[in-house]
Amino acid sequence: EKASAGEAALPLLPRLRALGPGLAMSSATGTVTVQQPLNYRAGARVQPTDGGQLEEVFEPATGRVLCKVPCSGEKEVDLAVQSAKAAFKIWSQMSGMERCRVMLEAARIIREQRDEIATMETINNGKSIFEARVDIDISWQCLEYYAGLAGSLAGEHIQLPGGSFGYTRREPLGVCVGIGAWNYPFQIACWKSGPALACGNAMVFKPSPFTPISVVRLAEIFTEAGVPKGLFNVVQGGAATGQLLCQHPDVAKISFTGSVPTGMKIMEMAAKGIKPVTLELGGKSPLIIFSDADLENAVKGALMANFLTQGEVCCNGTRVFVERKILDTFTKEVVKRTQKIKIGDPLLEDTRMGALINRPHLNRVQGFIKQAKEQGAEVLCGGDLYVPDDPKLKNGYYMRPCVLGNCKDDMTCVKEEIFGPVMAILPFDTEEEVLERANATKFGLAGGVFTRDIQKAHRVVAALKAGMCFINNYNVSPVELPFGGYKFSGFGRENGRAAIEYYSQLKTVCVEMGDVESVF
Ligand SMILES: NC(=O)c1ccc[n+]([C@@H]2O[C@H](COP(=O)([O-])OP(=O)(O)OC[C@H]3O[C@@H](n4cnc5c(N)ncnc54)[C@H](O)[C@@H]3O)[C@@H](O)[C@H]2O)c1
Ligand SMILES: C[N+](C)(C)CCCC=O
Repeated sequence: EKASAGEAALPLLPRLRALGPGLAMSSATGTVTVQQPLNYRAGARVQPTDGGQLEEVFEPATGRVLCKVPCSGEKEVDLAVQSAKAAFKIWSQMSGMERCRVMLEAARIIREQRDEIATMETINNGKSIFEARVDIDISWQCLEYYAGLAGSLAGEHIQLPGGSFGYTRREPLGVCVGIGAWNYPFQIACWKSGPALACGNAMVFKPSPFTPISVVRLAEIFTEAGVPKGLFNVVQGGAATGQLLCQHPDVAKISFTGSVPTGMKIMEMAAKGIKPVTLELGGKSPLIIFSDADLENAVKGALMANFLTQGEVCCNGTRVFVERKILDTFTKEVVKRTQKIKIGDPLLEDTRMGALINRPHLNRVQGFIKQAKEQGAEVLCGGDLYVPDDPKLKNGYYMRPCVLGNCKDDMTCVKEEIFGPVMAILPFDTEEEVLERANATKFGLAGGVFTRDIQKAHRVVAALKAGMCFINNYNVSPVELPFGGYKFSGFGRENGRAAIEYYSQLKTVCVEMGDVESVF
């Protein structure tokens, strides 16, 4: 049963049903149970045929176990790939406009069920419901954008001598594998499936074992919208399942979002099968604040660059370079605003920072802060564990967002990706000096600059060795703009027209209109 777009304010019961059979829930933290299978194949939720080790899935806000998910083995991975192969035969033969209509319907359903999907995401990831709703908006916008492109994908016609001619066809690759990280589970799946499906491919997606829940809903939505059964499949599991997917001979492409070490392994596996890869990896991005910047915007930008999703964001501008003239004023204001961030139950409307993904990760972030202090950095605020008053949250993974002063470029907290709410402030004196220091990293995902000087802004971003640059803002995400890294942050692009290149291949056809002039 499909609700129309005008039924946004559905009564409670149908809205809960819209969550699908996988979740029986109320809207409160600490009450969710996940009962149904989280694998999805041939248009239905399934238990994996050879599900091995069980992965515990946590609710970061409370530390409760939401469910235990079996990791898919070789047989299940093969069944998912075969299911995608069968659907590919149908989908790849449909016209771009036909694909467009189905994808628009999927985007419409996501939009209609935005709050429910965002609730799932918050429960499984720990980010605030406020942010999760934005993630879901970006997700349906992504499908809408690629639906729009699907109808206009085309090749070229090239005139040759004597009336002969050539043309190119933009063809899909086949079965694409998507492997996701845990920080943006639903959005990552949309960023990969949007361009993949628009180009006529099928997909098998493996989310992070920490966040397996919401992507199954995406699979159901694609089916409801009318994709051939098996076009979008979900297998659950960790590294072993991911390896089986990457090594499967019928997989034509791998799109990976995750850490640099895993990205290297993926590339090695892809090399053995000559498979194209997209790697969306980590970062340690610079944000440069010049003294002529609008201070209010620069402070807001620095917070946006560091504290979304508890700081667990690949493109975060965690090295905040501040021109020495405004160091004190800027730092004071940043600290003041950081201390005001409302931490707590992520499902409450006024919460702006929820819980980190799990206990080991929280400990790791705490370890970075301890080491920063040992190396001489000064904790200007936060960095300690946060225990909410609400007793049901006492085992959740909370910490106070942290601003570090007195940082030096060679400190671990300035060199390594922490992937938590930790901002390092670094003073600078000249443009030349700050560019040198900003680029002195193995990463190259993002970078930003705040200044009122338009020439300086463009000069600085042109010199930054990073794939995604922001001028006078940070971490906004219009789906029309390509996103991806330089250097160790990976290659390939998601979003924008550019992503089409990574999910399609060109076939050239040369047509002779005269006789064959043979050499023999
Ligand atoms: N550039 C981007 O767009 C982007 C976006 C989000 C996260 N990230 C990065 O992701 C990292 C955090 O995510 P994570 O901890 O989930 O990363 P991770 O590399 O540990 O895991 C990512 C995914 O890879 C799978 N995996 C692990 N080992 C594998 C193997 N050997 N073969 C195949 N698959 C394997 C995991 O199960 C998971 O699904 C950070 O470094 C962050 O910067 C990058
Ligand atoms: C939507 N953001 C905030 C730009 C994050 C993109 C994905 C990186 O982790």
